[in-house]
Amino acid sequence: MVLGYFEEEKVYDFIVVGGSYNAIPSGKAYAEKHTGGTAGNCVAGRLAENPNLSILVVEAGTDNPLKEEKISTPALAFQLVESEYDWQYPITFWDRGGEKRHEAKNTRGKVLGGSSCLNYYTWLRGSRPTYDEWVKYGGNEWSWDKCFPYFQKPGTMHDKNQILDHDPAHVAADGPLTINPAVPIPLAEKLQEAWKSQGHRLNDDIYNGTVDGLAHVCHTIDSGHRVPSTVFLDGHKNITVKPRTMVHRLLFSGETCVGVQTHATNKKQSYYARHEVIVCGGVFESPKLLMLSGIGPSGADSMTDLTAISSGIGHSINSPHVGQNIQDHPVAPHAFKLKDGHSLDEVLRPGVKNLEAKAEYKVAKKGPLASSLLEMSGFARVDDKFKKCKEWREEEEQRGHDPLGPQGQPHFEFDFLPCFASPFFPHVPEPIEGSYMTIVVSLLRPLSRGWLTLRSADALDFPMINMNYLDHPLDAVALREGVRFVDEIVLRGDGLKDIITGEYPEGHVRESDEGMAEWLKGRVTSGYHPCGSCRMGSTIDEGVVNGRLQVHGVRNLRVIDASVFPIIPDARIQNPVYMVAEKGADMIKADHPALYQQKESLVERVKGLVV
Ligand SMILES: Cc1cc2nc3c(=O)[nH]c(=O)nc-3n(C[C@H](O)[C@H](O)[C@H](O)COP(=O)(O)OP(=O)(O)OC[C@H]3O[C@@H](n4cnc5c(N)ncnc54)[C@H](O)[C@@H]3O)c2cc1C
Repeated sequence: MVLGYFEEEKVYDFIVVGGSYNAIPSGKAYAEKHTGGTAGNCVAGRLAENPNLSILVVEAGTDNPLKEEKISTPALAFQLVESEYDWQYPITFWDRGGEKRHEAKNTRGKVLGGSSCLNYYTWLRGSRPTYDEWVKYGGNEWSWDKCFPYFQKPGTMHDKNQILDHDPAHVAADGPLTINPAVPIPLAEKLQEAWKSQGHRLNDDIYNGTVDGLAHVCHTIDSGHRVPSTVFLDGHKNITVKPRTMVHRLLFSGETCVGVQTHATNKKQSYYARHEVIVCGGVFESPKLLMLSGIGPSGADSMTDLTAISSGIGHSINSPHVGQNIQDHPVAPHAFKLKDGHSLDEVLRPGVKNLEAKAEYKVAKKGPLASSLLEMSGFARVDDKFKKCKEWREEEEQRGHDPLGPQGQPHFEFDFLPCFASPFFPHVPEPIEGSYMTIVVSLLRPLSRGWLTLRSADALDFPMINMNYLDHPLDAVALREGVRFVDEIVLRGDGLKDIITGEYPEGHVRESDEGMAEWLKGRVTSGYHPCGSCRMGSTIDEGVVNGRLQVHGVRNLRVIDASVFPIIPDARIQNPVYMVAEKGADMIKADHPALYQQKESLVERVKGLVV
């Protein structure tokens, strides 16, 4: 392609939208060095491995996030909700049958680093059959066996204290992210006792495709600091970053994507890519940007035609799945009051213990503030309970398989936090005294799907997002049974039952199905894992991107982030996002063989000759 008519300094080999990195003066402290997005930084860092190429990363968020102690200090992550680093997306939970549940604000990272700077650190990936199902959408490249090396590739596992009883290489191999097992915090021993006493198993080896049991989780924390994705960018001088810069449109020459148009402090600017533009704006912004650029569902009330003209594409590309298929883990959080001293609430609230913890953290980067506040997660199927539910039996008969875990996947993830976890209780006042345990019950394969559309053609407007939680009646029935399952462990299990003194707030109904349905309607919230809004599919009638993550209907444009997932993983999704980013980067390299002479493949070829 001839790019002679563009100003040369604005032309890069690749442009990554949504990522970020700030130049690192050498010798600065760790907290100042490591910033960054999730998929975008990983892709940019890998593409920059050829030092002769230039990579531009455009990030809407602010720079230097780890100067902010709430971002760098692990146990302060809850304080980032509705902070200046949070996009705070207004979302409708549901709007159907004359009933609308409020516009809650959904947290996404708007900093150099995106949601990897705001998340709760846990490193999980889900189970084999779920990825094998991705093959139907993205092709054979997306089977568990093909994804497995890429789950490991982004990180390096450390287990200095030998907390885990399995091979750390299952968790991560030798990538830039440092992964550690969660450090011990209150409740774990009692929780294990209770879990076992109710007939369930302990099992830390949940990284091999089979996910079941109560596990010590691993997380992206190292030496008391958050580890976000900018570690991928360390040392790459060929990456230019534009922080606080929002991409408003993709630019096209015919149907070839040639660049992006940005706005920063009221200044418009265009940047051009010799090879490709890679959109990594996350689940809400990536589909929005496609729609703003003329790629999306067309129809009477669509703005796609209008935006197509301004992006230069000329005519709109009718891509019906853009913004559709949104999935999230709907969660039912609830909190128990504990006998004093069994949680971390006193340490997290202002007071003497908080001052002691701060001092310990300041000096040694150790203690409760260095923890993610989550040591153990449980995974389980609840077949016995589901079989007693008419709604589940009817659905099973109709589909011919378990609708919520067709190939043995766990039905639920249960997260146990030794504190009142405020981000999961947007409408419940935070208690000012006492000890608490929060249990977050996540339905791992919900049947409901949400969607988003443009609110206007203004890139600064939030999209209209309807998560459509509990649209399928079985999702609410399932969550009800998940809450009952875990409450049996907590209220009857050895160890825990003796330290529970009540609930907060009061009024959690357990016995009546109707009562629990009402309780759930007010309590269900986001698991912070939305994905799927630009899902993979082999044609434009089935998805937004193909199995190589290229956008259907145009050239030189990919989407690489949580939005391309066709089916939500049955665990938290940070590790799957990195997996997609690593795979996507390798696909780009493979599609540009002249730019990336793969040393590895040469070695393999030589080895092959020798053998
Ligand atoms: C509060 C919270 C807790 C979580 N906890 C966990 C957990 O414990 N474990 C786990 O596995 N997962 C967790 N997750 C989920 C996981 O972190 C995210 O799914 C993942 O980081 C998303 O990565 P992404 O690359 O898709 O998007 P993001 O990381 O959100 O990156 C998108 C980036 O693009 C930028 N951007 C968007 N639009 C534009 C534009 N037009 N121009 C320029 N820049 C743009 C954004 O500012 C952002 O930096 C959590 C998420 C949240 C929000």
